[in-house]
Amino acid sequence: MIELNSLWESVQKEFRKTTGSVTYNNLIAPAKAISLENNQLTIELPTKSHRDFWQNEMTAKLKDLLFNETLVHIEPRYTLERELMTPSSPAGGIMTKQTPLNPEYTFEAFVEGRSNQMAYASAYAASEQPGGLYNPLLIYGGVGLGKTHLMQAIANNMLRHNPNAKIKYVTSETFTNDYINSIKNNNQEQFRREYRDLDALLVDDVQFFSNKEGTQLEFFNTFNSLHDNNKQIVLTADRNPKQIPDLTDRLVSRFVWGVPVEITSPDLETRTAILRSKAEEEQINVPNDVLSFIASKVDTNVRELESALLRVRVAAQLHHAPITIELANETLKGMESADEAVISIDLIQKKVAAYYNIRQSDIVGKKRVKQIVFPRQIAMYLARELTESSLPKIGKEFGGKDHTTVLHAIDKIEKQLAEDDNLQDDIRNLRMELQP
Ligand SMILES: Nc1ncnc2c1ncn2[C@@H]1O[C@H](COP(=O)(O)OP(=O)(O)OP(=O)(O)O)[C@@H](O)[C@H]1O
Repeated sequence: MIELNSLWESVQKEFRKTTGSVTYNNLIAPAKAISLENNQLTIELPTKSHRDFWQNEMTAKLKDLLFNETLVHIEPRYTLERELMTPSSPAGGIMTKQTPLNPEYTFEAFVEGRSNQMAYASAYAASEQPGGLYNPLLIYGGVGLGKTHLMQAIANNMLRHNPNAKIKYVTSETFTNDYINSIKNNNQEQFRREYRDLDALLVDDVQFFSNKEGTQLEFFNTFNSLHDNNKQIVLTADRNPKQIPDLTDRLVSRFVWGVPVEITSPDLETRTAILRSKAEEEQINVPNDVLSFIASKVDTNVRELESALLRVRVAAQLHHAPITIELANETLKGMESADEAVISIDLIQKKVAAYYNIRQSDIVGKKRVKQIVFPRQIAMYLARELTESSLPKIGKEFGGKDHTTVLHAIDKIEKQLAEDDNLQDDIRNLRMELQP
């Protein structure tokens, strides 16, 4: 009998060896094998572009690989996540396996710019002198800006200096699940050994500790034990820990003990440099004007930037056409109108902050001065208008505010809109930026 998980693991491993990291991370790794029945392997993919890519570029190679692994002819079938509608698996159950580090996440592969200079320098220093001045190191900022990359670069560099270093990389959700399971299975001793007998502990997305009191206490103790022994702790969060709701003060104070460093969205120059580095890494020849064009089109985050470059590349391959500005324009237009191109609250906050020349952290913060309160209310109003989010969800995304605060903001903007022409212009401009 063929075991699906190990078969898929071998297939992915083989692809990893033979493809560049951008293609692998963005187009191959997201594919999940979900069933193998009657010699038909069903593979779930997140978007239509992924499906096109797999259908056109991967099928022949995949069939060969499957045959080599099993000596049976297996037909792949591709399906989109939405088509399947499978419920996500419940948290808990077995102890989570250690998430492997991505060897491509190195300092060399990270492009420095104004938006990430501090974070880069601190991460590098922490990796050269673990447990030293930069301990704990907390990197915070919006989605897809390179926090995980830098965090894992620390681990990869530490391992380069000391291949026996004991390093654990987990998300805060994995930590939570492991902790809950250790209680259920009565093996807290083992849990503590696994999380404390380390040279470095890396925890991604600590904002998800919000609201989980028991886990916060356990993490507090884990943190102290590691820190007391000068072991390196690296954390990432999507915002300044002071703005994470329902996080105990003592944990917040630990998180900002060392050096909290922020990563912001890269400027045009850095975005172009990132694209150039990705294209070189992938060994694809993309003219400079096309790189600048893509960088000017995608100003949200680096993940989107990578995916835009890939779309252009895949389009060129599918149409056997050279990579030109016209092709990029066509391809990225499709991207904007695709149904997965939804407006996020994060994007609204960024655009509103830029429009009023304030920081996104002010929009989600607590300051009560007029220059900040007003844009914050506008951002809440737009979040309600342009996303499907509920009032409590909007409140949460704005630094954990109550839903009545959101309601009040929306009311206020609606009333003012009825009589204020300038505000009407501002809202129209912002809408155009968000829905070009
Ligand atoms: N400055 C950079 N240079 C090169 N690649 C980068 C840079 N910033 C981000 N990336 C790439 O962008 C992608 C997204 O980065 P990463 O996953 O580290 O973001 P993140 O901030 O952890 O996002 P999230 O909050 O969603 O987890 C990765 O493939 C990463 O390698």
